[in-house]
Amino acid sequence: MIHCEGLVKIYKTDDVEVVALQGLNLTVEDGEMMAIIGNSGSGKSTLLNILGGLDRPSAGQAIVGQWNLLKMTPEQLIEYKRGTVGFIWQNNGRNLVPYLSALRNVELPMLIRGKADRAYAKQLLAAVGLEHRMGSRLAQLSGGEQQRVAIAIALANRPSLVLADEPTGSVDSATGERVLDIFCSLNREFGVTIVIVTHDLSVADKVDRVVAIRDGMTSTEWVKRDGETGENEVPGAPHAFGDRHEEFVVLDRAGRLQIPKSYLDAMGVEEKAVLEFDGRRVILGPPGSAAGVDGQIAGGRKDGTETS
Ligand SMILES: Nc1ncnc2c1ncn2[C@@H]1O[C@H](COP(=O)(O)OP(=O)(O)OP(=O)(O)O)[C@@H](O)[C@H]1O
Repeated sequence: MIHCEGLVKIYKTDDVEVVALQGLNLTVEDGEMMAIIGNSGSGKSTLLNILGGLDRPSAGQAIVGQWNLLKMTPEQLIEYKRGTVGFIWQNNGRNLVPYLSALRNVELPMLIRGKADRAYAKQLLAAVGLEHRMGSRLAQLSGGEQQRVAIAIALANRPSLVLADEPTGSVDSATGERVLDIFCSLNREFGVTIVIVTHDLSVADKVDRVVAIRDGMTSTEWVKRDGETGENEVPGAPHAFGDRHEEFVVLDRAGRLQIPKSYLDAMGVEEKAVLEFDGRRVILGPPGSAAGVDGQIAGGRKDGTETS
């Protein structure tokens, strides 16, 4: 569904250039439900805005379904935004018209594209648990209910991809849980590919895969494994997503990878490191820690204890 390679986005404001995406690679399969996490400023929203056709990349490759996002004409971009992709923001006010009913709000994007399908609009509102509030004006609905209307709106034109930027950010945790459950069932029932950008780590348990972005590049990913109980967890390893995900570091085409800062700090590695290959694993350590021919580490033993 999504294939990004070497994606670059540079924002230019006055004399300052900000490189928000620095050669990002990401592939998302058809029908996958995945989450993107990362610190503030890491480039998550930039990526989502590019995938949603709201912003143009500076360089690289970004393909969504049949569309090449770097080569689309303005007319194709409009068609893409109306038909292929649905967008949900944290601030759902951007998606909604306050003086129209929930039902009318869902019908609006259909009308813009041609014709309203009332039966489908009702089906969507029922799917998000709002069958009893279809006639209510948006101003009469709670924040969580408005967020659910926003989800129905995003699906109005039967998009194959839904992008959600912090969809649980402005609602309480019970509503957030409900919103995520709705995503899960839409993903299962309608086969929609769903990409969620979030700070909310509880999202991880609901999705197939979590990808972390650091400094505008994908760094680590966690893939859900079925039937795991956590017995295989490595003691001391970070396990932000509990025991149900296997953690991978992401390599780009040139073999570059980002090592989690916590590992570097724990090893005392700053600008340079030694790298060894023992025939099965690559071992990284601080300068001076390389193993000799007999397996001894200079200045220390292989088990990490100091030699005298
Ligand atoms: N329109 C813009 N003009 C200039 N710089 C921008 C613009 N939008 C984003 N940036 C910069 O690009 C970088 C990535 O921003 P982005 O909003 O994608 O991060 P984010 O991971 O979504 O952060 P947050 O979690 O805080 O929303 C940041 O350094 C940000 O300041």
